[in-house]
Amino acid sequence: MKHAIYQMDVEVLDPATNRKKIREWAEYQIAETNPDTIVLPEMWNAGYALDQLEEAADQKLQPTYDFLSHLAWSYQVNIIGGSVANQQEDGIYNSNLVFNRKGEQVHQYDKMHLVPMLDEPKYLQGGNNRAELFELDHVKMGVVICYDLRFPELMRSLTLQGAEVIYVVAQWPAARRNHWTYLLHARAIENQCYIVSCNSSGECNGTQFAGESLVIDPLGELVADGPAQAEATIHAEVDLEKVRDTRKQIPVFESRVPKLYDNHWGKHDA
Ligand SMILES: NC(=O)CCC(=O)C(=O)O
Repeated sequence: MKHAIYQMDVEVLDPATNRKKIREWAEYQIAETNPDTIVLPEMWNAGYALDQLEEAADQKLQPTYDFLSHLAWSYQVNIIGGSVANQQEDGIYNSNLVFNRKGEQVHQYDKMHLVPMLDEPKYLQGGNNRAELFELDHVKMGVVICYDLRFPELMRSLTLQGAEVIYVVAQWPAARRNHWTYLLHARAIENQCYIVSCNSSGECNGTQFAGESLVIDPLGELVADGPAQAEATIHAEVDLEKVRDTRKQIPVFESRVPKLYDNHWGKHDA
């Protein structure tokens, strides 16, 4: 499965410009490299101006749904739709949508872990739904949003359900870029899956985002990487045989003894 990943400079509080940028970028990618799947970063509609999000948030996800569904259908491409500020009756959620090549929505995930260092709990609602998988082109996949990367139990629950690829969509600050790169590698190695990440590269209210969108294989080897702090496109192919081979070579999932661990991992370990 061929990916085109948009390490994007998001225009703060300007969803129309961001949609235009994405449409033009996607048209170019389809013509030049014909990817199976395109990947967008976190909060691409509005950026990280959390105290002004109400101006730019989607009303109940409708603008993003219409835009991404049409894009996926027009170009017959799968879309991991990063995430957007999503105004609902009880507040604003940070929501991811995924579309298949027919333009059908196959997944929604509302970011469950809110970032205290960025004051997210003051401005956003945390998602309440269990983390579930979706399928694109018959591959089982999961998606998490940025700070979620710090929670190995979330990503483990996705691999225990069968994920072979996990997407990490982000606006991860440059100030903590080491955490970003080390944690992406760790999650790939411990879960023996592909990690396909898409970070943003712009700046918002004095915070510079790291870029460095990495794609890592199930052995922890770097497949592709984006530059630090600059807008870019990353191309990367994932080979699912490698997931299966790695899990045979180092059979971590068969060696687990969940009944002996503190059992805070949720229903999949029961
Ligand atoms: N947008 C985010 O979730 C940022 C996460 C972050 O800054 C961190 O985990 O560090």
